[in-house]
Amino acid sequence: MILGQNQYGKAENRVVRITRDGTTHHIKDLNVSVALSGDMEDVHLSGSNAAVLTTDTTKNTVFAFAKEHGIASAEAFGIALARHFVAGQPSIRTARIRLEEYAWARIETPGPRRHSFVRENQETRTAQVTFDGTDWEIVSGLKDLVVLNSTDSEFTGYLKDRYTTLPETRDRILATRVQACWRHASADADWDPVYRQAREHLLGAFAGTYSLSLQQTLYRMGTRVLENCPGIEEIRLSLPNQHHFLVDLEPFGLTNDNEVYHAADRPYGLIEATILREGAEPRIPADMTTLA
Ligand SMILES: O=c1[nH]c(=O)c2[nH]c(=O)[nH]c2[nH]1
Repeated sequence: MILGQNQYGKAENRVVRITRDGTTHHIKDLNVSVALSGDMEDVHLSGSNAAVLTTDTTKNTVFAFAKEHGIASAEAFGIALARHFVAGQPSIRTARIRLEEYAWARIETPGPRRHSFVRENQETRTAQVTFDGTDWEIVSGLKDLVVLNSTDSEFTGYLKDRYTTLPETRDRILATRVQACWRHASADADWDPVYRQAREHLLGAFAGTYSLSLQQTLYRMGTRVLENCPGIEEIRLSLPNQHHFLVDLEPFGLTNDNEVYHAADRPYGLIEATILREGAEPRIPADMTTLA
């Protein structure tokens, strides 16, 4: 038998690089897949690993390069990595780096602090209209509104039991994919302006809240919408906590001052709650994914 085309590497390294320029932060968010090929007959045929640069090393290299070289663009980052793998190991003849870059737009907030972002072109607007011949129920909303604060988020003081390992943090990334449904008091409203206002207040409260937990941020987001949109009676929010773990770069002799993160996609904390006006009847179901 003959060994045909083969390649190996670590796929889908989700690297987030924050660059802090005073109170203005910049973000680069990539999904990087490394595929190496070269003198790999032995590892397949005899089991010798002597020519193998481990997939684990390729992953570490992605995160270390994010720190050392920064991420100017997907192409520049891919070029630096490919050159490193091919130049660094005689057994590696070809490196193919595939990159996806996720675009973030800045959420502009009053004041000098600029560390809030919204993922571009993600969200979907939703609506559910119910009429039983007498009564109307109009629930508007959105889903997949992805937002991120690169600072002004901490999480401390929580319960600890024998299974708790989470370290307390006074500075973390807070990121979530907002799903929101809001119920209107009447079937007669200016739907588009109200949608725009609700969305703007969700973003404004997310960006403007110094967060002690995602639960607290959620409550502020819902409250801000009710305070500013008098025609809305009730709002329900479902916020997956999209964890960003600080990468340990110490083994490579590098510091990580909240600059390089691994964006983990699962499992995720799921924080959900309804905020209502006093006297309003709770009608949006807890499992509102059925609505959106
Ligand atoms: O904002 C948070 N709320 C939690 O309930 C929680 N739990 C956890 O592990 N991390 C976080 N973060």
